[in-house]
Amino acid sequence: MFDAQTIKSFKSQKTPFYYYDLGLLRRTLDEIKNHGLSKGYHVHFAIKANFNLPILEEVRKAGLGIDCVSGNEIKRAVEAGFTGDQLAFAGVGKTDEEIQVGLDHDIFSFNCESLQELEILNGLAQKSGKTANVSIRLNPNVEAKTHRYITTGLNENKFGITADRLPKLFDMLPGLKNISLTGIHFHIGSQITDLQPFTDLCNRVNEMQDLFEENGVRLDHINVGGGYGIDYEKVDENPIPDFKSFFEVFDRNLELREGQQVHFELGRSIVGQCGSLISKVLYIKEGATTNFAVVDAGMTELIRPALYQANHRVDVLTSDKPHKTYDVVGPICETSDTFQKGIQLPEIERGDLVAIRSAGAYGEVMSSAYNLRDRVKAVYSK
Ligand SMILES: Cc1ncc(COP(=O)(O)O)c(C=O)c1O
Ligand SMILES: N[C@@H](CCCC[NH3+])C(=O)O
Repeated sequence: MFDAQTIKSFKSQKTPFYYYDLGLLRRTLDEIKNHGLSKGYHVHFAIKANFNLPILEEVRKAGLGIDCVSGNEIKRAVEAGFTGDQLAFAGVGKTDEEIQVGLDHDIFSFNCESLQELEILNGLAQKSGKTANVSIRLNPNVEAKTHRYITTGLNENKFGITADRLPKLFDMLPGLKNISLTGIHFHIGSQITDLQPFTDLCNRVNEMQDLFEENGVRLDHINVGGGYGIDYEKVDENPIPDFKSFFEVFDRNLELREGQQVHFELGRSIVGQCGSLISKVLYIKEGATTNFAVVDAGMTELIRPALYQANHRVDVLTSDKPHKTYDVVGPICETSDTFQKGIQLPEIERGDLVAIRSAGAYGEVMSSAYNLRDRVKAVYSK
């Protein structure tokens, strides 16, 4: 939780706002350095999880690269001081203009998601007089055991190419003169807390690697994506994911070739726990079946509960009275604008502050102007 000084500083800020604990972010990055980078693994931060410059500055200083999913994300990464050789670019719907941004910055890898995209990229690279480095994203049909909206590696999902397309890929490759196929890419989903799906993924990677070699393609790198989850229930007890166990799955299970690089694209596990959405209680309303605490943040600032039934802890920062039961809801005209239902909290009144925790990833970046709301602000610790 937050110390008294920090809570005091919150009182002078206009709510709602995102608060980022950069100290926790640095400690999280240190764990990645100790257990991942130190083994020679390459880790990219999935900028889609949080694109704020002070966050990117810490990520850059720690020696990570960036995984992008739009031309604007590439531009933001460059603005934050990253160079093209540190950038990968995934996404099923890259526009020609976005591909051109990647080509202009000579990015490390286009993570291509379809055979048609390969042809388009080849044509654009030819026009620019360049050879594009490509990792082909493969859909491994691995069950990630997470919410179905954030599962990406099943054949029914739109991401990557399925194994039955590979003969066509191998036929096409010799004709794609402006493409260098340097790697294979996977990403099976997000908020994965059970390590078994990552073991299953490694087994698929090994099979795919054999298949590519049988077809004369030697791979310089394997990109296993991101997806490692965080503890939304116990953020204070468990602020940093167990990266040691995570990376060990890959140490144990990947069958690497001499000199081959392994790349990761982690988003939530890096930045999730360091962010909280701080909000003020506007009204306490006694309903027929419950008490509603209406706060000034809503699904416009944090959409995850409405979108995925996600559980974000709500902590009261300015009351230690005996507990009462509340539904904590936002001001937006949608029933799904609810952060928590039927939770026990210290009795609160108008003006009290609450922190909606574990909101550093896919929080501020997914905010919207629905109901013509003001854009939410960010505040950073030292
Ligand atoms: C291609 C790709 N890589 C990496 C990530 C980052 O995922 P996570 O934040 O779960 O680590 C995502 C998002 O799920 C993604 O789509
Ligand atoms: N936006 C999602 C995760 C999807 C990540 C991108 N593939 C979340 O809030 O959990």
